[in-house]
Amino acid sequence: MGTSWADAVENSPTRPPANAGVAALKSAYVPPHLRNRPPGSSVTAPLSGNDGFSNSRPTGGSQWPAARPDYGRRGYGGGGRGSGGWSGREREVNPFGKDDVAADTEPAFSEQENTGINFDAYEDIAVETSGQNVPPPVTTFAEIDLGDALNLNIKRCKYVKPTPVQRYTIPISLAGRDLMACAQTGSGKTAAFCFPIISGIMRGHIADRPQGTRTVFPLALILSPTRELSVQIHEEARKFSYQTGVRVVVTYGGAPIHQQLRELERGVDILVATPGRLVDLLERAKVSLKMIRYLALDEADRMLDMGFEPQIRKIVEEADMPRPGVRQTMLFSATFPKEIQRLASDFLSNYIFLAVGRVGSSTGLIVQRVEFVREADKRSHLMDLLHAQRDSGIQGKQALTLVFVETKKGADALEHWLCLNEFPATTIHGDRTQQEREFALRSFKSGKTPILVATDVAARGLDIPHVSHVINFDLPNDIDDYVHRIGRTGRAGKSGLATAFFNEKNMSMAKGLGELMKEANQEVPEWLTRFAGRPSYGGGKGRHGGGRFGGRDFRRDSSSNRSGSGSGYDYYGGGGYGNYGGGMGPGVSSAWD
Ligand SMILES: Nc1ncnc2c1ncn2[C@@H]1O[C@H](COP(=O)(O)OP(=O)(O)OP(=O)(O)O)[C@@H](O)[C@H]1O
Repeated sequence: MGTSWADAVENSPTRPPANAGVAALKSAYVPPHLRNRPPGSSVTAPLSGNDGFSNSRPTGGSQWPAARPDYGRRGYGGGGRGSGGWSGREREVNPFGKDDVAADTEPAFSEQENTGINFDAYEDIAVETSGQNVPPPVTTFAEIDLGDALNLNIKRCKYVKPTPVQRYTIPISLAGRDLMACAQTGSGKTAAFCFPIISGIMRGHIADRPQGTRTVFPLALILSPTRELSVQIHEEARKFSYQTGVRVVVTYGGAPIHQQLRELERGVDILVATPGRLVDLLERAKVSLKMIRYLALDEADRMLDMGFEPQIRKIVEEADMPRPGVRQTMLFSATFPKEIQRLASDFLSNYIFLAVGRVGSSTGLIVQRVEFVREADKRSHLMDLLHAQRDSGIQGKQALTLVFVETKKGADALEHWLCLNEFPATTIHGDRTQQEREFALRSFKSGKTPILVATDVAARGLDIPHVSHVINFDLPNDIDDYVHRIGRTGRAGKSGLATAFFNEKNMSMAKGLGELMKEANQEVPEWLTRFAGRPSYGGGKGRHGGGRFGGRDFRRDSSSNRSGSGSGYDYYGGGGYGNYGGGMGPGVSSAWD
Protein backbone atom coordinates (compact mmCIF):
# COMPACT_ATOMS: atom_id res chain seq x y z
CA MET A 1 0.00 0.00 0.00
CA GLY A 2 1.22 3.45 -0.79
CA THR A 3 0.65 4.92 2.68
CA SER A 4 2.77 7.96 3.30
CA TRP A 5 5.07 7.66 6.29
CA ALA A 6 3.83 11.04 7.31
CA ASP A 7 0.41 9.55 7.78
CA ALA A 8 1.81 6.49 9.45
CA VAL A 9 3.66 8.55 12.05
CA GLU A 10 0.60 9.53 13.95
CA ASN A 11 -0.68 5.96 14.11
CA SER A 12 2.59 4.33 14.96
CA PRO A 13 2.91 3.36 18.62
CA THR A 14 6.66 2.88 18.35
CA ARG A 15 8.99 5.31 16.76
CA PRO A 16 11.89 4.02 14.74
CA PRO A 17 15.23 4.83 16.34
CA ALA A 18 17.21 7.62 14.72
CA ASN A 19 19.15 6.44 11.70
CA ALA A 20 17.60 2.98 11.87
CA GLY A 21 18.84 0.85 9.05
CA VAL A 22 20.85 3.64 7.53
CA ALA A 23 24.11 1.85 7.01
CA ALA A 24 22.58 -1.09 5.28
CA LEU A 25 20.84 0.95 2.65
CA LYS A 26 22.30 1.53 -0.74
CA SER A 27 21.75 5.04 -1.94
CA ALA A 28 20.30 6.10 -5.24
CA TYR A 29 20.98 9.72 -4.36
CA VAL A 30 21.75 12.15 -7.15
CA PRO A 31 23.42 15.33 -5.93
CA PRO A 32 21.53 18.53 -6.72
CA HIS A 33 24.10 19.85 -9.19
CA LEU A 34 23.58 16.75 -11.32
CA ARG A 35 19.80 16.65 -11.05
CA ASN A 36 19.49 19.60 -13.32
CA ARG A 37 21.48 18.09 -16.14
CA PRO A 38 20.54 16.13 -19.19
CA PRO A 39 21.30 12.45 -18.88
CA GLY A 40 24.80 11.57 -20.01
CA SER A 41 26.57 14.80 -19.10
CA SER A 42 29.03 14.95 -16.26
CA VAL A 43 30.56 17.56 -14.05
CA THR A 44 33.28 17.54 -11.46
CA ALA A 45 32.48 20.11 -8.89
CA PRO A 46 34.92 21.59 -6.43
CA LEU A 47 33.67 22.23 -2.95
CA SER A 48 34.42 24.93 -0.54
CA GLY A 49 34.30 24.26 3.15
CA ASN A 50 36.31 23.77 6.23
CA ASP A 51 36.06 20.04 5.99
CA GLY A 52 39.06 19.79 3.76
CA PHE A 53 37.54 21.12 0.57
CA SER A 54 38.98 23.89 -1.53
CA ASN A 55 39.56 27.08 0.34
CA SER A 56 39.90 29.33 -2.63
CA ARG A 57 37.22 31.73 -3.70
CA PRO A 58 36.19 31.17 -7.26
CA THR A 59 36.09 34.29 -9.37
CA GLY A 60 35.19 35.23 -12.89
CA GLY A 61 32.87 33.48 -15.28
CA SER A 62 30.70 30.63 -14.29
CA GLN A 63 31.80 27.04 -14.50
CA TRP A 64 28.32 25.75 -13.78
CA PRO A 65 25.79 24.59 -16.28
CA ALA A 66 22.99 26.95 -17.24
CA ALA A 67 19.67 26.34 -15.56
CA ARG A 68 17.11 24.42 -17.56
CA PRO A 69 13.95 26.46 -17.85
CA ASP A 70 12.01 23.22 -17.88
CA TYR A 71 13.68 21.89 -14.78
CA GLY A 72 11.36 20.18 -12.43
CA ARG A 73 9.18 18.84 -15.18
CA ARG A 74 11.61 16.19 -16.24
CA GLY A 75 12.71 13.13 -14.49
CA TYR A 76 16.09 14.24 -13.22
CA GLY A 77 17.12 13.65 -9.72
CA GLY A 78 17.01 11.29 -6.84
CA GLY A 79 14.36 12.71 -4.57
CA GLY A 80 12.01 10.42 -2.81
CA ARG A 81 12.02 9.16 0.71
CA GLY A 82 14.82 10.08 2.99
CA SER A 83 16.81 11.77 0.30
CA GLY A 84 17.04 15.41 -0.61
CA GLY A 85 15.96 17.45 -3.57
CA TRP A 86 13.16 17.36 -6.06
CA SER A 87 11.78 14.04 -7.14
CA GLY A 88 11.32 13.46 -10.85
CA ARG A 89 7.57 13.21 -10.38
CA GLU A 90 7.22 16.62 -8.88
CA ARG A 91 6.67 19.87 -10.69
CA GLU A 92 8.46 22.82 -9.14
CA VAL A 93 6.06 25.72 -8.80
CA ASN A 94 7.52 28.97 -10.08
CA PRO A 95 7.84 31.12 -6.93
CA PHE A 96 8.14 34.27 -9.05
CA GLY A 97 4.66 33.72 -10.48
CA LYS A 98 3.49 36.37 -12.89
CA ASP A 99 6.51 38.54 -12.15
CA ASP A 100 8.87 36.07 -13.72
CA VAL A 101 10.41 37.77 -16.71
CA ALA A 102 13.96 36.57 -16.30
CA ALA A 103 13.47 33.18 -17.86
CA ASP A 104 12.62 34.82 -21.16
CA THR A 105 14.67 37.95 -21.11
CA GLU A 106 17.72 37.17 -18.96
CA PRO A 107 18.87 40.80 -18.68
CA ALA A 108 22.47 41.45 -17.75
CA PHE A 109 22.98 42.62 -14.16
CA SER A 110 23.91 46.04 -15.45
CA GLU A 111 20.72 46.35 -17.49
CA GLN A 112 18.32 45.63 -14.69
CA GLU A 113 16.18 48.20 -13.07
CA ASN A 114 15.55 48.05 -9.40
CA THR A 115 13.21 50.84 -8.57
CA GLY A 116 12.98 52.09 -5.04
CA ILE A 117 16.27 50.66 -3.82
CA ASN A 118 18.53 53.47 -2.75
CA PHE A 119 21.92 51.84 -2.86
CA ASP A 120 23.75 55.07 -2.20
CA ALA A 121 22.39 54.91 1.32
CA TYR A 122 24.74 52.00 1.97
CA GLU A 123 27.86 53.22 0.21
CA ASP A 124 29.54 55.07 3.06
CA ILE A 125 28.89 52.57 5.77
CA ALA A 126 31.87 51.60 7.95
CA VAL A 127 32.75 47.93 7.89
CA GLU A 128 34.85 46.07 10.39
CA THR A 129 36.12 42.55 9.90
CA SER A 130 38.29 40.52 12.20
CA GLY A 131 39.64 37.01 12.22
CA GLN A 132 42.36 35.16 10.37
CA ASN A 133 42.88 35.51 6.62
CA VAL A 134 39.70 37.38 5.85
CA PRO A 135 38.79 36.94 2.17
CA PRO A 136 38.43 40.28 0.37
CA PRO A 137 34.95 41.63 -0.45
CA VAL A 138 33.49 41.84 -3.94
CA THR A 139 31.61 44.72 -5.50
CA THR A 140 29.39 42.91 -8.00
CA PHE A 141 27.54 39.61 -8.21
CA ALA A 142 29.40 38.95 -11.47
CA GLU A 143 32.67 38.69 -9.53
CA ILE A 144 31.36 35.72 -7.57
CA ASP A 145 30.69 32.39 -9.15
CA LEU A 146 27.42 31.40 -7.58
CA GLY A 147 26.35 29.27 -10.55
CA ASP A 148 24.19 30.19 -13.54
CA ALA A 149 20.89 28.99 -12.11
CA LEU A 150 21.32 31.02 -8.92
CA ASN A 151 22.56 34.04 -10.89
CA LEU A 152 19.41 33.88 -12.98
CA ASN A 153 17.29 33.89 -9.83
CA ILE A 154 19.21 36.88 -8.49
CA LYS A 155 18.24 38.68 -11.70
CA ARG A 156 14.65 37.53 -11.29
CA CYS A 157 14.71 39.11 -7.81
CA LYS A 158 15.96 42.30 -9.50
CA TYR A 159 19.00 42.51 -7.28
CA VAL A 160 21.39 44.66 -9.28
CA LYS A 161 24.37 44.55 -6.96
CA PRO A 162 25.18 43.09 -3.59
CA THR A 163 24.45 45.10 -0.45
CA PRO A 164 27.49 45.67 1.81
CA VAL A 165 26.73 42.69 4.05
CA GLN A 166 26.44 40.52 0.94
CA ARG A 167 29.68 41.92 -0.53
CA TYR A 168 31.62 40.80 2.50
CA THR A 169 29.85 37.68 3.69
CA ILE A 170 29.37 35.85 0.40
CA PRO A 171 33.11 35.54 -0.36
CA ILE A 172 33.77 34.62 3.28
CA SER A 173 31.13 31.89 3.21
CA LEU A 174 32.15 30.60 -0.21
CA ALA A 175 35.67 30.23 1.17
CA GLY A 176 34.18 27.84 3.71
CA ARG A 177 34.72 30.07 6.73
CA ASP A 178 32.53 30.31 9.81
CA LEU A 179 31.02 33.73 10.32
CA MET A 180 29.41 36.01 12.87
CA ALA A 181 27.86 38.86 10.91
CA CYS A 182 26.16 41.95 12.24
CA ALA A 183 24.45 44.30 9.81
CA GLN A 184 21.60 46.76 10.10
CA THR A 185 17.98 45.78 9.71
CA GLY A 186 16.74 45.49 6.15
CA SER A 187 20.21 45.31 4.63
CA GLY A 188 19.89 41.93 2.91
CA LYS A 189 21.16 39.38 5.43
CA THR A 190 18.76 36.64 4.25
CA ALA A 191 20.33 36.49 0.80
CA ALA A 192 23.76 36.79 2.42
CA PHE A 193 23.37 33.40 4.07
CA CYS A 194 21.12 31.77 1.47
CA PHE A 195 23.30 32.35 -1.60
CA PRO A 196 26.44 30.55 -0.34
CA ILE A 197 24.36 27.68 1.04
CA ILE A 198 22.46 27.14 -2.21
CA SER A 199 25.59 27.55 -4.29
CA GLY A 200 27.53 25.19 -2.02
CA ILE A 201 24.85 22.51 -2.27
CA MET A 202 24.54 22.95 -6.05
CA ARG A 203 28.20 22.32 -6.58
CA GLY A 204 28.81 20.14 -3.58
CA HIS A 205 30.30 16.71 -3.56
CA ILE A 206 28.26 15.59 -0.63
CA ALA A 207 28.25 12.01 0.49
CA ASP A 208 25.23 9.94 -0.50
CA ARG A 209 22.27 10.29 1.73
CA PRO A 210 20.59 7.16 2.96
CA GLN A 211 17.46 6.01 1.16
CA GLY A 212 14.54 3.91 2.25
CA THR A 213 14.47 5.21 5.79
CA ARG A 214 11.79 7.35 7.36
CA THR A 215 14.41 9.79 8.53
CA VAL A 216 15.37 12.71 6.29
CA PHE A 217 18.90 14.08 6.06
CA PRO A 218 19.01 17.79 5.16
CA LEU A 219 22.33 19.30 4.13
CA ALA A 220 21.68 22.75 5.52
CA LEU A 221 19.71 24.01 8.49
CA ILE A 222 18.46 27.57 8.88
CA LEU A 223 16.98 28.36 12.30
CA SER A 224 14.92 31.43 13.09
CA PRO A 225 13.00 32.50 16.22
CA THR A 226 9.47 32.93 14.86
CA ARG A 227 7.14 30.97 12.65
CA GLU A 228 6.44 33.91 10.38
CA LEU A 229 10.12 34.60 9.91
CA SER A 230 10.77 30.96 9.06
CA VAL A 231 7.98 31.07 6.50
CA GLN A 232 9.47 34.23 5.02
CA ILE A 233 12.99 32.78 4.83
CA HIS A 234 11.53 29.69 3.17
CA GLU A 235 9.77 31.84 0.57
CA GLU A 236 12.96 33.76 -0.15
CA ALA A 237 15.11 30.65 -0.29
CA ARG A 238 12.63 29.01 -2.69
CA LYS A 239 13.04 31.94 -5.05
CA PHE A 240 16.81 31.83 -4.84
CA SER A 241 16.89 28.07 -5.39
CA TYR A 242 14.30 27.89 -8.20
CA GLN A 243 15.49 25.49 -10.90
CA THR A 244 18.78 24.86 -9.12
CA GLY A 245 17.69 21.40 -8.04
CA VAL A 246 18.03 22.42 -4.41
CA ARG A 247 14.87 21.81 -2.41
CA VAL A 248 13.91 23.92 0.59
CA VAL A 249 11.35 22.83 3.21
CA VAL A 250 10.03 24.71 6.23
CA THR A 251 8.79 23.33 9.55
CA TYR A 252 7.36 25.40 12.39
CA GLY A 253 5.04 25.07 15.33
CA GLY A 254 1.34 25.79 15.39
CA ALA A 255 0.75 24.20 11.98
CA PRO A 256 -0.24 20.56 11.39
CA ILE A 257 2.84 18.37 11.59
CA HIS A 258 1.57 15.80 9.05
CA GLN A 259 1.69 18.27 6.19
CA GLN A 260 5.19 19.29 7.09
CA LEU A 261 6.25 15.67 7.37
CA ARG A 262 4.81 15.03 3.93
CA GLU A 263 6.87 17.90 2.53
CA LEU A 264 9.98 16.53 4.19
CA GLU A 265 9.19 13.11 2.81
CA ARG A 266 9.39 14.53 -0.70
CA GLY A 267 13.02 15.44 -0.12
CA VAL A 268 14.89 18.24 1.59
CA ASP A 269 18.25 19.86 1.01
CA ILE A 270 17.74 23.01 3.08
CA LEU A 271 15.55 22.83 6.16
CA VAL A 272 14.23 26.12 7.56
CA ALA A 273 12.82 25.65 11.06
CA THR A 274 11.80 27.14 14.36
CA PRO A 275 13.64 25.41 17.21
CA GLY A 276 10.60 23.94 19.01
CA ARG A 277 9.21 22.09 16.01
CA LEU A 278 12.66 20.88 15.01
CA VAL A 279 13.30 19.42 18.46
CA ASP A 280 10.00 17.58 18.11
CA LEU A 281 11.03 16.18 14.73
CA LEU A 282 14.43 15.14 16.07
CA GLU A 283 12.80 13.37 19.01
CA ARG A 284 10.51 11.53 16.62
CA ALA A 285 13.60 10.63 14.54
CA LYS A 286 12.00 12.18 11.50
CA VAL A 287 15.02 14.36 10.86
CA SER A 288 18.69 13.54 11.27
CA LEU A 289 21.26 16.31 11.28
CA LYS A 290 24.24 14.10 10.61
CA MET A 291 24.61 15.28 7.00
CA ILE A 292 24.43 18.98 7.86
CA ARG A 293 27.11 20.93 6.02
CA TYR A 294 25.72 24.40 6.67
CA LEU A 295 24.12 25.81 9.80
CA ALA A 296 22.72 29.35 9.76
CA LEU A 297 21.14 31.09 12.74
CA ASP A 298 19.13 34.13 11.73
CA GLU A 299 18.52 36.62 14.54
CA ALA A 300 21.36 34.73 16.18
CA ASP A 301 21.46 36.86 19.34
CA ARG A 302 17.79 36.06 20.00
CA MET A 303 18.40 32.39 19.26
CA LEU A 304 21.15 32.27 21.86
CA ASP A 305 19.54 34.33 24.60
CA MET A 306 18.06 32.69 27.68
CA GLY A 307 14.78 31.80 26.00
CA PHE A 308 16.15 29.71 23.18
CA GLU A 309 19.65 28.66 24.20
CA PRO A 310 18.70 25.25 25.69
CA GLN A 311 16.80 24.28 22.54
CA ILE A 312 19.61 25.47 20.32
CA ARG A 313 22.14 23.45 22.31
CA LYS A 314 19.88 20.42 22.03
CA ILE A 315 19.76 20.80 18.26
CA VAL A 316 23.34 21.80 17.60
CA GLU A 317 25.24 19.97 20.32
CA GLU A 318 23.13 17.07 21.53
CA ALA A 319 21.71 15.69 18.28
CA ASP A 320 23.88 14.18 15.57
CA MET A 321 25.04 17.35 13.84
CA PRO A 322 28.70 17.46 12.74
CA ARG A 323 30.83 19.52 15.08
CA PRO A 324 32.14 23.04 14.40
CA GLY A 325 34.94 22.91 11.86
CA VAL A 326 33.28 20.01 10.06
CA ARG A 327 30.06 21.88 9.35
CA GLN A 328 30.09 25.55 8.33
CA THR A 329 28.28 27.87 10.74
CA MET A 330 26.94 31.36 10.01
CA LEU A 331 25.36 33.64 12.61
CA PHE A 332 23.50 36.76 11.52
CA SER A 333 21.74 39.59 13.31
CA ALA A 334 21.46 43.37 13.48
CA THR A 335 22.37 43.26 17.17
CA PHE A 336 25.02 41.19 18.92
CA PRO A 337 25.45 41.82 22.65
CA LYS A 338 28.93 40.97 23.76
CA GLU A 339 27.79 38.30 26.19
CA ILE A 340 25.89 36.56 23.40
CA GLN A 341 28.94 36.79 21.16
CA ARG A 342 30.89 34.98 23.84
CA LEU A 343 28.27 32.24 24.02
CA ALA A 344 28.02 31.99 20.25
CA SER A 345 31.70 31.27 19.91
CA ASP A 346 30.95 27.75 21.28
CA PHE A 347 29.23 27.03 17.97
CA LEU A 348 31.92 28.39 15.69
CA SER A 349 35.37 27.42 14.50
CA ASN A 350 38.07 29.95 13.61
CA TYR A 351 35.38 32.38 12.59
CA ILE A 352 35.39 35.76 10.97
CA PHE A 353 33.53 38.57 12.69
CA LEU A 354 31.92 41.16 10.47
CA ALA A 355 30.18 44.36 11.48
CA VAL A 356 28.56 46.45 8.77
CA GLY A 357 27.88 49.74 10.49
CA ARG A 358 28.09 49.83 14.24
CA VAL A 359 26.90 46.70 15.98
CA GLY A 360 23.35 47.21 17.13
CA SER A 361 22.92 50.58 15.44
CA SER A 362 19.72 51.60 13.73
CA THR A 363 19.79 52.49 10.07
CA GLY A 364 19.95 56.15 9.15
CA LEU A 365 17.12 55.52 6.68
CA ILE A 366 14.64 55.71 9.55
CA VAL A 367 13.54 59.06 10.91
CA GLN A 368 13.10 58.48 14.65
CA ARG A 369 10.78 60.57 16.79
CA VAL A 370 10.15 60.24 20.48
CA GLU A 371 7.20 61.95 22.15
CA PHE A 372 6.30 62.21 25.81
CA VAL A 373 2.82 60.67 26.11
CA ARG A 374 1.18 59.71 29.40
CA GLU A 375 -0.42 56.25 29.56
CA ALA A 376 -3.90 57.73 29.67
CA ASP A 377 -3.29 59.84 26.56
CA LYS A 378 -1.78 57.17 24.35
CA ARG A 379 -4.94 56.24 22.46
CA SER A 380 -5.93 59.76 21.59
CA HIS A 381 -2.36 60.51 20.59
CA LEU A 382 -2.31 57.48 18.33
CA MET A 383 -5.57 58.63 16.82
CA ASP A 384 -4.04 62.03 16.07
CA LEU A 385 -1.10 60.41 14.30
CA LEU A 386 -3.34 58.15 12.24
CA HIS A 387 -5.65 61.03 11.30
CA ALA A 388 -2.66 63.12 10.24
CA GLN A 389 -1.44 60.25 8.11
CA ARG A 390 -4.84 59.87 6.54
CA ASP A 391 -5.06 63.59 5.82
CA SER A 392 -1.64 63.67 4.22
CA GLY A 393 -2.71 60.83 1.97
CA ILE A 394 -0.41 58.12 3.34
CA GLN A 395 -3.24 55.83 4.41
CA GLY A 396 -5.02 56.51 1.13
CA LYS A 397 -2.02 55.08 -0.68
CA GLN A 398 -2.17 51.94 1.42
CA ALA A 399 0.99 52.79 3.34
CA LEU A 400 1.17 50.44 6.29
CA THR A 401 1.52 51.26 9.97
CA LEU A 402 2.87 48.80 12.51
CA VAL A 403 1.97 49.51 16.14
CA PHE A 404 3.97 47.69 18.83
CA VAL A 405 2.43 47.06 22.24
CA GLU A 406 3.68 45.24 25.31
CA THR A 407 1.06 42.57 25.94
CA LYS A 408 -1.19 40.24 23.97
CA LYS A 409 -4.27 41.53 25.79
CA GLY A 410 -3.18 45.07 25.06
CA ALA A 411 -2.86 44.17 21.38
CA ASP A 412 -6.40 42.78 21.22
CA ALA A 413 -7.85 45.75 23.08
CA LEU A 414 -6.12 48.31 20.88
CA GLU A 415 -7.11 46.52 17.69
CA HIS A 416 -10.74 46.46 18.85
CA TRP A 417 -10.67 50.14 19.71
CA LEU A 418 -9.08 51.10 16.37
CA CYS A 419 -11.71 49.13 14.45
CA LEU A 420 -14.46 50.83 16.46
CA ASN A 421 -12.96 54.13 15.40
CA GLU A 422 -12.99 53.16 11.75
CA PHE A 423 -9.31 52.41 11.39
CA PRO A 424 -9.09 48.95 9.83
CA ALA A 425 -6.65 47.05 12.02
CA THR A 426 -5.64 43.51 12.78
CA THR A 427 -3.32 41.95 15.33
CA ILE A 428 -0.56 39.39 15.66
CA HIS A 429 0.59 37.90 18.95
CA GLY A 430 1.32 34.61 20.66
CA ASP A 431 -2.23 33.92 21.87
CA ARG A 432 -3.66 33.84 18.36
CA THR A 433 -3.79 30.58 16.46
CA GLN A 434 -1.23 30.16 13.71
CA GLN A 435 -4.01 30.43 11.15
CA GLU A 436 -5.13 33.73 12.64
CA ARG A 437 -1.55 34.97 12.73
CA GLU A 438 -0.97 34.13 9.08
CA PHE A 439 -4.30 35.60 8.07
CA ALA A 440 -3.52 38.82 9.93
CA LEU A 441 -0.15 39.14 8.27
CA ARG A 442 -1.63 38.55 4.81
CA SER A 443 -4.38 41.07 5.43
CA PHE A 444 -1.82 43.66 6.59
CA LYS A 445 0.59 43.01 3.70
CA SER A 446 -2.19 43.33 1.15
CA GLY A 447 -3.27 46.65 2.65
CA LYS A 448 -6.73 45.35 3.46
CA THR A 449 -6.08 46.20 7.10
CA PRO A 450 -3.30 48.80 6.87
CA ILE A 451 -2.71 48.86 10.63
CA LEU A 452 -1.15 45.90 12.41
CA VAL A 453 -1.03 45.88 16.20
CA ALA A 454 1.73 43.51 17.30
CA THR A 455 3.74 42.23 20.21
CA ASP A 456 7.44 41.48 19.83
CA VAL A 457 6.55 38.39 17.81
CA ALA A 458 6.63 40.72 14.77
CA ALA A 459 9.72 42.63 15.88
CA ARG A 460 12.41 40.66 14.12
CA GLY A 461 13.18 39.86 10.54
CA LEU A 462 9.79 40.41 8.92
CA ASP A 463 10.22 42.10 5.57
CA ILE A 464 6.91 43.73 4.74
CA PRO A 465 7.01 46.15 1.83
CA HIS A 466 5.36 49.56 2.27
CA VAL A 467 5.54 49.71 6.07
CA SER A 468 6.07 53.45 6.27
CA HIS A 469 5.50 54.02 9.98
CA VAL A 470 6.39 52.01 13.08
CA ILE A 471 4.78 53.28 16.28
CA ASN A 472 6.10 52.10 19.62
CA PHE A 473 2.84 52.58 21.51
CA ASP A 474 4.57 50.78 24.39
CA LEU A 475 8.35 50.93 24.33
CA PRO A 476 10.24 47.68 24.92
CA ASN A 477 12.58 47.32 27.89
CA ASP A 478 15.55 46.52 25.75
CA ILE A 479 17.18 48.90 23.30
CA ASP A 480 18.08 46.06 20.93
CA ASP A 481 14.39 45.14 20.71
CA TYR A 482 13.70 48.76 19.81
CA VAL A 483 16.30 48.54 17.02
CA HIS A 484 14.61 45.46 15.56
CA ARG A 485 11.09 46.88 15.92
CA ILE A 486 11.84 50.14 14.11
CA GLY A 487 13.75 48.11 11.51
CA ARG A 488 10.41 46.93 10.08
CA THR A 489 10.49 50.20 8.15
CA GLY A 490 13.37 51.84 6.29
CA ARG A 491 14.39 48.64 4.53
CA ALA A 492 16.41 47.93 1.41
CA GLY A 493 17.42 51.55 0.97
CA LYS A 494 13.93 53.00 1.43
CA SER A 495 13.14 55.58 4.07
CA GLY A 496 10.74 55.16 6.98
CA LEU A 497 9.38 56.82 10.11
CA ALA A 498 9.42 55.52 13.69
CA THR A 499 7.53 57.20 16.53
CA ALA A 500 7.94 56.18 20.15
CA PHE A 501 5.58 57.07 23.02
CA PHE A 502 7.72 57.65 26.08
CA ASN A 503 6.62 58.26 29.68
CA GLU A 504 7.65 57.62 33.30
CA LYS A 505 7.41 53.87 32.78
CA ASN A 506 10.22 54.00 30.24
CA MET A 507 12.80 55.96 32.21
CA SER A 508 15.26 53.07 32.13
CA MET A 509 15.35 53.39 28.34
CA ALA A 510 16.14 57.09 28.33
CA LYS A 511 19.89 56.84 28.05
CA GLY A 512 20.04 54.00 25.54
CA LEU A 513 17.37 55.57 23.37
CA GLY A 514 19.03 58.99 23.45
CA GLU A 515 22.40 57.55 22.52
CA LEU A 516 21.00 55.38 19.76
CA MET A 517 19.15 58.34 18.25
CA LYS A 518 22.20 60.57 18.50
CA GLU A 519 24.31 57.95 16.83
CA ALA A 520 21.81 57.85 13.94
CA ASN A 521 21.91 61.68 13.67
CA GLN A 522 18.36 62.03 14.92
CA GLU A 523 16.98 64.95 16.83
CA VAL A 524 16.98 64.05 20.52
CA PRO A 525 14.43 66.05 22.58
CA GLU A 526 15.93 67.99 25.42
CA TRP A 527 13.65 66.37 27.98
CA LEU A 528 14.97 62.93 26.97
CA THR A 529 18.57 64.08 27.40
CA ARG A 530 17.61 65.41 30.86
CA PHE A 531 16.06 62.09 31.87
CA ALA A 532 19.07 60.22 30.51
CA GLY A 533 21.34 62.32 32.66
CA ARG A 534 19.68 61.23 35.91
CA PRO A 535 21.90 58.64 37.58
CA SER A 536 19.05 56.23 38.32
CA TYR A 537 17.94 56.03 34.68
CA GLY A 538 21.05 54.58 33.21
CA GLY A 539 20.12 53.02 29.94
CA GLY A 540 17.65 50.21 30.54
CA LYS A 541 18.40 46.57 30.08
CA GLY A 542 20.17 47.68 26.98
CA ARG A 543 23.68 48.37 25.99
CA HIS A 544 24.86 51.48 27.75
CA GLY A 545 25.04 51.82 31.49
CA GLY A 546 23.78 48.23 31.81
CA GLY A 547 26.35 47.51 29.18
CA ARG A 548 25.52 44.43 27.14
CA PHE A 549 26.24 46.16 23.87
CA GLY A 550 28.98 44.49 21.88
CA GLY A 551 30.44 47.37 19.94
CA ARG A 552 32.67 45.01 17.98
CA ASP A 553 34.19 41.55 17.95
CA PHE A 554 34.33 40.54 21.61
CA ARG A 555 37.58 38.67 20.92
CA ARG A 556 39.29 42.02 20.51
CA ASP A 557 38.55 42.90 24.10
CA SER A 558 38.83 39.54 25.75
CA SER A 559 41.92 39.15 27.89
CA SER A 560 42.46 35.62 26.65
CA ASN A 561 42.89 36.96 23.15
CA ARG A 562 44.85 40.02 24.01
CA SER A 563 48.10 38.28 23.25
CA GLY A 564 46.45 37.16 20.04
CA SER A 565 46.96 40.46 18.30
CA GLY A 566 50.24 39.13 17.10
CA SER A 567 48.92 35.65 16.46
CA GLY A 568 47.33 35.99 13.10
CA TYR A 569 44.12 37.92 13.75
CA ASP A 570 43.58 40.57 11.13
CA TYR A 571 41.48 43.53 12.06
CA TYR A 572 40.48 46.07 9.52
CA GLY A 573 37.66 48.35 8.55
CA GLY A 574 35.88 51.17 10.24
CA GLY A 575 37.44 50.76 13.69
CA GLY A 576 36.98 53.25 16.45
CA TYR A 577 34.05 51.46 18.01
CA GLY A 578 33.36 51.83 21.67
CA ASN A 579 33.68 49.07 24.18
CA TYR A 580 30.50 48.53 26.08
CA GLY A 581 31.20 45.19 27.81
CA GLY A 582 29.35 42.78 30.08
CA GLY A 583 25.79 42.05 31.23
CA MET A 584 23.29 39.39 30.21
CA GLY A 585 20.51 39.34 27.67
CA PRO A 586 16.91 40.27 28.06
CA GLY A 587 14.21 38.28 29.77
CA VAL A 588 12.20 35.73 27.94
CA SER A 589 9.15 37.00 26.19
CA SER A 590 6.23 34.68 25.76
CA ALA A 591 5.73 36.17 22.33
CA TRP A 592 8.43 33.93 20.92
CA ASP A 593 8.00 30.52 19.35
N1 LIG B 1 21.22 42.92 -3.38
C1 LIG B 1 19.99 43.35 -3.20
N2 LIG B 1 19.43 44.24 -4.05
C2 LIG B 1 18.16 44.70 -3.86
N3 LIG B 1 17.36 44.32 -2.86
C3 LIG B 1 17.86 43.44 -1.99
C4 LIG B 1 19.18 42.90 -2.11
N4 LIG B 1 19.37 42.02 -1.11
C5 LIG B 1 18.24 42.01 -0.39
N5 LIG B 1 17.33 42.84 -0.91
C6 LIG B 1 15.97 43.12 -0.39
O1 LIG B 1 16.11 43.85 0.81
C7 LIG B 1 15.04 43.56 1.70
C8 LIG B 1 15.57 43.29 3.09
O2 LIG B 1 16.32 42.11 3.10
P1 LIG B 1 16.34 41.12 4.36
O3 LIG B 1 14.94 40.83 4.80
O4 LIG B 1 17.22 40.00 4.02
O5 LIG B 1 17.01 42.08 5.44
P2 LIG B 1 17.69 41.70 6.83
O6 LIG B 1 19.04 42.34 6.81
O7 LIG B 1 17.64 40.24 7.06
O8 LIG B 1 16.74 42.47 7.85
P3 LIG B 1 16.39 42.13 9.38
O9 LIG B 1 17.58 42.51 10.20
O10 LIG B 1 15.22 42.99 9.67
O11 LIG B 1 16.10 40.67 9.47
C9 LIG B 1 14.29 42.38 1.09
O12 LIG B 1 13.10 42.86 0.50
C10 LIG B 1 15.22 41.86 0.03
O13 LIG B 1 14.54 41.29 -1.07
